[in-house]
Amino acid sequence: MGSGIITLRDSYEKIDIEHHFKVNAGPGAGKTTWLINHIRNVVQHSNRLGQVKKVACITYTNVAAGKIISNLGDACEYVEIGTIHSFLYKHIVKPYVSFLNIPELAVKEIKGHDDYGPNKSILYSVKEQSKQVYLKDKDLLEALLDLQWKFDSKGILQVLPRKIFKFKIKKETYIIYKKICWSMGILHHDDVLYFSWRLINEFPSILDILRAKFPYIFVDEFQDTNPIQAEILKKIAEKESIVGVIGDKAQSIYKFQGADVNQFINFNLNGMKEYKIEGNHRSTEEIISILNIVRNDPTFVQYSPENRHGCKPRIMVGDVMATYKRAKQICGKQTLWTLCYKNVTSNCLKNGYDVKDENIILEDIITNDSNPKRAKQLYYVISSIENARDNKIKDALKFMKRAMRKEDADRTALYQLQYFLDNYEIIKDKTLTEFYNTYFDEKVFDKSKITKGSVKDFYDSKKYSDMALAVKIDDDDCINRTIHKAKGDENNCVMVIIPESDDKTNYGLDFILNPNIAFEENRVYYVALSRAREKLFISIPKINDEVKDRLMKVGFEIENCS
Ligand SMILES: Nc1ncnc2c1ncn2[C@@H]1O[C@H](COP(=O)(O)OP(=O)(O)OP(=O)(O)O)[C@@H](O)[C@H]1O
Repeated sequence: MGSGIITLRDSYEKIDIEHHFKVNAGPGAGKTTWLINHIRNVVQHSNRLGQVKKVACITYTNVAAGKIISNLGDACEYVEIGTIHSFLYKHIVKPYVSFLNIPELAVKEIKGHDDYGPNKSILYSVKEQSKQVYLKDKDLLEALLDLQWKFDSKGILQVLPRKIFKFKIKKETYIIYKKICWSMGILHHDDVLYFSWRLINEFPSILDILRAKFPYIFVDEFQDTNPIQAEILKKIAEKESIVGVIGDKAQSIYKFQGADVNQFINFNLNGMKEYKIEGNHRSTEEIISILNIVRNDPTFVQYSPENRHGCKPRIMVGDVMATYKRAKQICGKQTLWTLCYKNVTSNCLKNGYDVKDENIILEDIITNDSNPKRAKQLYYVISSIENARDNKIKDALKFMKRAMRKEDADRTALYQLQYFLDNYEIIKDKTLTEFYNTYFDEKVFDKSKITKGSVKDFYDSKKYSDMALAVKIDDDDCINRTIHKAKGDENNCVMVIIPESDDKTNYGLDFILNPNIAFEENRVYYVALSRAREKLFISIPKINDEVKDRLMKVGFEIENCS
């Protein structure tokens, strides 16, 4: 690495295209803009690109990939853009996974990678094969949904849950579960990293082919990379290919999914140059001043290079719907985004419901129904309907076909989906028992009616609309999103929703009143606040006079909306 960090004047400054690089800058500094300009520069000046030799641009989400594509113009022809998982799956796992000769892996059955949750019959097989029939389904499911591949102290990948649980599960359970999934052709997203790592280590010529195809590999939002991804990139960068990474350590918010900010901080390659960009082109001075407070780093203070000014950020006190209504009124014709921590809250806002039980999860269906087929039918049909309502038709059809257990029945799936959507206003108020027994067509679904017992009690106690709130939408780009899904994006008007807190010293606003960016929760709110260009609102249920005073002193206006 060079001796020091070079400051780039702005996102238009060009750098030598034939060295590895790391760019570090705060929110709105123009990192993604700089990356787009850099790709254009590479496409224009490199003599190493052609029909089959491209720039690989790795983004964190498909939404981010779409935005870069739309900004690249003609340069797109020489660029392949996608998430790290889609890239590794396409170029390493799909073509070569059979080389590994894993007897349990049904290579021909693999149809991509997914975040499949185990059904009841898989849970049963795992318990039986690991000789732990006494395990509670709920506990086992929780552990299996939390699995991640990690390097052990010898550098070997092991699959283990991220969290430590109160209940005990034998270590070998997890690989047993993986092998059961693999035998059905099921690959989880994380398996893509595991197989890629094994393949490039056991068959290094795969790396040569990859380098020949991609002379340049750039990764945006690298602060949320995980150790396996970072190690794979280091291997690729050993020769021929130029690797560049871009990020901001204060915007690392995916630790719960195994991301490790130290991968970015300590990332180093032979001959790598390090750059930074100062300033924030996105937000007004009033918003940037709040961001500087939350970041609380005297060595890192942002400003608006254009000296843009606007209204003061506003704390809106009251219940979520009341604050949302009032903020929308203030924004007039401008669209207001809401950003919140929990998926259920953002779904409540999308549907115009009062924010309720935030701990509801769709997997409750799997653990409460003794009939795994019926549980999956309900799970997938609800997912399908809610994805369709969010205009994610491809995913909606995928889930409907899974519910029907017919992967090639597109027309029937579409017909079913249409039927559910046409009846949505009625369905949404039904209990899950009524929904399943009355609205599932038995000619399409191999159906076993819900009749009695604890299963019926459970389904009777849940309305369709309760469960719909727990559906997670991939690539969510709507106006009511979780903060995690808004990463990298921006909007003129943003309202950040803070859940009720009993702490009367800060009411959940500790990230402003006692700022410490070392805490992940504070970084999540930092990302949320920094999405706003002009108008920033924070919705909070309650507040006292002392906290009000402190907030006004740091630059907020306060409005009571109840
Ligand atoms: N040099 C510039 N002059 C004016 N506007 C710019 C410049 N660079 C970027 N912008 C604008 O500033 C906004 C933020 O840019 P960009 O999304 O590239 O920042 P970023 O550093 O990737 O942000 P974040 O990390 O917060 O997602 C965008 O609206 C972009 O068009």
